[in-house]
Amino acid sequence: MSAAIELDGVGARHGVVAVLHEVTVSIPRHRVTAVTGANGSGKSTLLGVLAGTHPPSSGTLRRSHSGRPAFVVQRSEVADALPITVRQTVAMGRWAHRGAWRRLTREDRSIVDRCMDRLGVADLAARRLGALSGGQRQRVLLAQGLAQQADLLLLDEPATGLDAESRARIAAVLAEERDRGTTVVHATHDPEDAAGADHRIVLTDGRIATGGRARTDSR
Ligand SMILES: Nc1ncnc2c1ncn2[C@@H]1O[C@H](COP(=O)(O)OP(=O)(O)OP(=O)(O)O)[C@@H](O)[C@H]1O
Repeated sequence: MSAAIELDGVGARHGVVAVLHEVTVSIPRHRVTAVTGANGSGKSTLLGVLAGTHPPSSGTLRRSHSGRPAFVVQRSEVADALPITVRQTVAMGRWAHRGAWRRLTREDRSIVDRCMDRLGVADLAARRLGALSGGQRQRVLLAQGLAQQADLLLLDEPATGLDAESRARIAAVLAEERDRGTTVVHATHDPEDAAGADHRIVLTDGRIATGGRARTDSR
């Protein structure tokens, strides 16, 4: 199985604090990988490194995917007061293809509609993002990530705090993306979500768990 991204001895810091230490791991292409670990173990930081938004402080990273990854952050990082609708939020996922503020093509609009449908938020299309429940907003952000149609989809706890039906829907959508040839990496606290992934990475205090190199686990 070829790797979408290979990390070798990667470290990362937040300011003076070292958060990831000597992380050596492969992210398999066209698979769903779950990143698990306790609060503060470095899951979000690792996703930022994979996304290219958080530069490593040491080590090397090799990528085989093309284009920019889609990175869906935790909903708490998105301002409540953004004066945009659900449809506009999902449509921003097309900016990578069209540029900001350009008119969307018919194809873009149909991708946006399809992504809203897949996440069950089409009924909310005209609502303000800031007027949604946390769980609804989380699904809208995932729809925006899908609309990017990236080779690599990175998600920071996409199902945390959602009800069982929404969690099942998200797991199904991630599997569909994988089947279309997307490499998916998601951080999760939920053992069931992690068990459903093709491949797991366990972080403990910023290291791959149990102190070994690349102690990961695939089905
Ligand atoms: N902006 C920041 N500035 C300083 N330290 C930070 C910053 N962001 C995270 N950290 C620290 O880095 C460590 C790893 O944080 P990270 O958010 O990557 O963990 P996590 O596993 O995603 O946690 P959680 O499960 O709580 O989301 C923590 O000790 C955290 O306090």
